[in-house]
Amino acid sequence: MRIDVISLFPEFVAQCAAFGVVGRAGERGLLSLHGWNPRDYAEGNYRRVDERPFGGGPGMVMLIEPLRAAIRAARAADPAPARVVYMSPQGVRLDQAKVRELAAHERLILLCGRYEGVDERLIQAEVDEDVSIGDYVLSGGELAAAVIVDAVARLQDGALNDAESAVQDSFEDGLLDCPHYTRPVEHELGGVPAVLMSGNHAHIARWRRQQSLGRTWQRRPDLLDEAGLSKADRKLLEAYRAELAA
Ligand SMILES: NC(=O)c1ccc(NCc2ccccc2N2CCOCC2)nc1
Repeated sequence: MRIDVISLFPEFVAQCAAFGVVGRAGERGLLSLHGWNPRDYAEGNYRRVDERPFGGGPGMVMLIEPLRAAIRAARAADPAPARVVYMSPQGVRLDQAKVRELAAHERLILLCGRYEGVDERLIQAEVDEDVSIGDYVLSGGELAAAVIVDAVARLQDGALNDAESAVQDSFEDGLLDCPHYTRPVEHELGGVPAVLMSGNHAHIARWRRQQSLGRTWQRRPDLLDEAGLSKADRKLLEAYRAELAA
């Protein structure tokens, strides 16, 4: 998968992709990341990339032409068609389903706005979809782009080893994760649930599932509805709630 990032700070996103699983995906050739700075395509001796907004008001708006030239350069760098995604608070909310959808493209071009955003005509002409990583305001789209790079990199075939993909799957089953413990067994902060020391893998799997169900019910009941619970799941959750009520 190839990702091109259009940003006034392209090294920002490159750095986020230099570590861990994402860095390894890059080394394995599973993901290639390229940055394009609109300032390199800005005309005039001030190389302007922004201008005051028509209609007045605070802040500046990013100009059409430097962005358009940077997007064109990114498109031209590889023959494969690219999906252009604008990182914006007005976008469709990113979730794992959307991550999977984005990860299926051969190429993504991520457009990162700064200032107050981008001239609407550029968005209408070049952007395929707006994506938001959540309902909050950031100083630029770069952090949102880095989130997408990380999430889609993990889904590239070969990016994760067996343990890592098991963890990924546990999050993708639509429930919150169960609690985790490691040594020491006894600690001033407390002990470890006995079932985890029992060596009974069926009991351990059941306890972990019950914890995931219980925590999801407590913290994110909205996720429960679409998690598609089995009858066994419902029984486990009932027992969890009964234990809490006791
Ligand atoms: N939730 C998100 O995915 C998200 C994404 C980007 C982003 N900021 C860049 C930006 C992009 C587009 C429009 C405005 C802006 N902003 C520029 C700075 O001022 C605020 C508005 N913020 C949050």
